[in-house]
Amino acid sequence: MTASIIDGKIIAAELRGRVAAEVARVKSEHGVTPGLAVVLVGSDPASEVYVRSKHKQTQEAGMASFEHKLPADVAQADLIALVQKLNTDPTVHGILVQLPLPKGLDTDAVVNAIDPAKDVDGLHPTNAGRLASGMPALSPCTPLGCIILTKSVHKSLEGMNAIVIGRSNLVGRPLVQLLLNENATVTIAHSKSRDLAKLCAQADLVYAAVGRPEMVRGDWIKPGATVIDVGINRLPGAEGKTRLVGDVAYQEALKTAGAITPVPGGVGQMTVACLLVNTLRAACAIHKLAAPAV
Ligand SMILES: NC(=O)C1=CN([C@@H]2O[C@H](COP(=O)(O)OP(=O)(O)OC[C@H]3O[C@@H](n4cnc5c(N)ncnc54)[C@H](OP(=O)(O)O)[C@@H]3O)[C@@H](O)[C@H]2O)C=CC1
Ligand SMILES: Nc1nc(=O)c2c([nH]1)NC[C@@H]1CN(c3ccc(C(=O)N[C@@H](CCC(=O)O)C(=O)O)cc3)C=[N+]21
Ligand SMILES: [Mg+2]
Repeated sequence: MTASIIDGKIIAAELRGRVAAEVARVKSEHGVTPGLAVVLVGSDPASEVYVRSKHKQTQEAGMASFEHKLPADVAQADLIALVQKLNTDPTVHGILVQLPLPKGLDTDAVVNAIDPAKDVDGLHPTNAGRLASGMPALSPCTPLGCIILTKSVHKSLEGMNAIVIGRSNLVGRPLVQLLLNENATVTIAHSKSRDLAKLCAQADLVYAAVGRPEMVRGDWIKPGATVIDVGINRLPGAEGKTRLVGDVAYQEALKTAGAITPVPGGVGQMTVACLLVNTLRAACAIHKLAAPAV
């Protein structure tokens, strides 16, 4: 058996097309141009991949894109002052501060400074709490993308056994909440979990969000399971280049899984597309417009 490959490039392009159509409508009917501000402090390779494609795709969707690059040694107070300025800037509807922040900066304080209405990463405790309470919320982009990719294989996730490996605020925890909202049965694994292989073997849906290259092996996967690989790991490749690998041993898992996302070309594509969705939703909510049809 060979798994079918879930094509994040195609699914993300289709979603971006729908966002672009709604952006055009909101512009012409209401004179509102959704705007996204990204704040990048210092340099982190994972973040730079993200920022590049994000800038291009925001503009292609007809939205405004603002980039703010700050040195790694920026003062905490100056970073918070920038966030506060973006909070009151009427052309900005979404604010994303790239994580991780360099050492010495207080991530919680910075995230808490973001206006929850503009928190397109869904990281502010107001949004995280609303999501965990089953209330409408801006939800983190990567987990939203994981759900869309899963639903490209399974119309309903009701009653399915899911395992989420990783419990970060950005990926694992919110993904658990979204899966619960879909009525899946969810196991949450992390660095202290025992016998991951055995836990995985129960799962119809496997989500790997660990940050360890190829940690999830093919023989952990229940035959026919759907595997969503969130991991983005840069390894040295041929001719001094780097290559991206996921948290799943892809070639092995292809043999047992029913469907699997590649890296690159899987979840990462959806993260950027869902960021556009969240920015459009935030812009509509801020301007008291009806929720967009995406
Ligand atoms: N495709 C995309 O769009 C995105 C990809 N990523 C990628 O996803 C991965 C995870 O990101 P993120 O959630 O931010 O990472 P974090 O480092 O914040 O969290 C990693 C999680 O994995 C757990 N973990 C670490 N080692 C093990 C282990 N040996 N066994 C089981 N669990 C383990 C940790 O457990 P504990 O809590 O106990 O420490 C932690 O909960 C990374 O590769 C990142 O680059 C991230 C965001 C977006
Ligand atoms: N506040 C915050 N929110 C985030 O969502 C966030 C963050 N900080 N910090 C870094 C991580 C990482 N991340 C990625 C998103 C898309 C790709 C992506 O587009 N990946 C392409 C790969 C592109 C290539 O080939 O280099 C793909 O998988 O196809 C990668 C990584 C978001 N993150
Ligand atoms: Mg990917």
